[in-house]
Amino acid sequence: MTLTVPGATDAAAPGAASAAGLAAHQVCVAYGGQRVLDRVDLHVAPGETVGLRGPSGSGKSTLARVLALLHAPDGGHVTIDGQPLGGVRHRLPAHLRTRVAILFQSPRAATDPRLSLADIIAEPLRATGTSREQAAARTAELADLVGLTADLLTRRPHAVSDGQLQRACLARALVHRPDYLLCDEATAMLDASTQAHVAAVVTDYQRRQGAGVLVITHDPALMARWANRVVDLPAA
Ligand SMILES: Nc1ncnc2c1ncn2[C@@H]1O[C@H](COP(=O)(O)OP(=O)(O)OP(=O)(O)O)[C@@H](O)[C@H]1O
Repeated sequence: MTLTVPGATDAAAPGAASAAGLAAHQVCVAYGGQRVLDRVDLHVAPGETVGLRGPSGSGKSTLARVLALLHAPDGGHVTIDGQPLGGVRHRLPAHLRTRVAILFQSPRAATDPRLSLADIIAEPLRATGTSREQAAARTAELADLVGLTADLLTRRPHAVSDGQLQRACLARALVHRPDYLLCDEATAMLDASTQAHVAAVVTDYQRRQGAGVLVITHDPALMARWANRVVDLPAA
């Protein structure tokens, strides 16, 4: 079912503050005095796929970064299962920040060119103190899931295609088994077959894990196929 919600408020956001899900409450963000998000509510329940759309510059990526706990809002807050999260990135405890992962449009902008694909996938595990053996096992498992061969895992970003690098980014996003996965135009740069494969891996993961997914895309066909409901952000 697709529900179009005019304005900046997610009409499906449950009233109960303790409701299960990842939620933005009255989120405001400004860059240099220019307001991009103005009291935005958005709720992603476990297992559902919410589409987020809006004109270019309306703040979709900004909202995704706030929900991914990468950008502190100037007003409002984010909750997971009703728990307000104070702080972003490494100021949050690992058990909270690893519950949300994000996949960006450009894998090249999101990866360190000096690392092999195997090290890119294992990066978040090193940050949480996982042993080298466990990290290697998890990397191999995820490489298999996203369709990366052992040969590709030894290469660095300059020696693989955008599609292969995005598969590594997807594996990295899933490495901590997040409860919420945010896909910000994550398949826009990919050819049709890689796009379909990435979407299938995400959908299969979602089904097994009961994860909530937020999809940002300008592609109406992909939105209709993927999202259970759609929230519209108005122009900033
Ligand atoms: N770090 C930043 N510093 C200053 N302005 C920024 C920054 N990030 C985004 N903006 C501005 O904020 C506005 C919203 O950007 P954002 O990328 O969130 O929009 P969007 O809806 O995702 O756009 P698109 O659909 O084109 O990707 C834009 O005007 C953008 O130029």
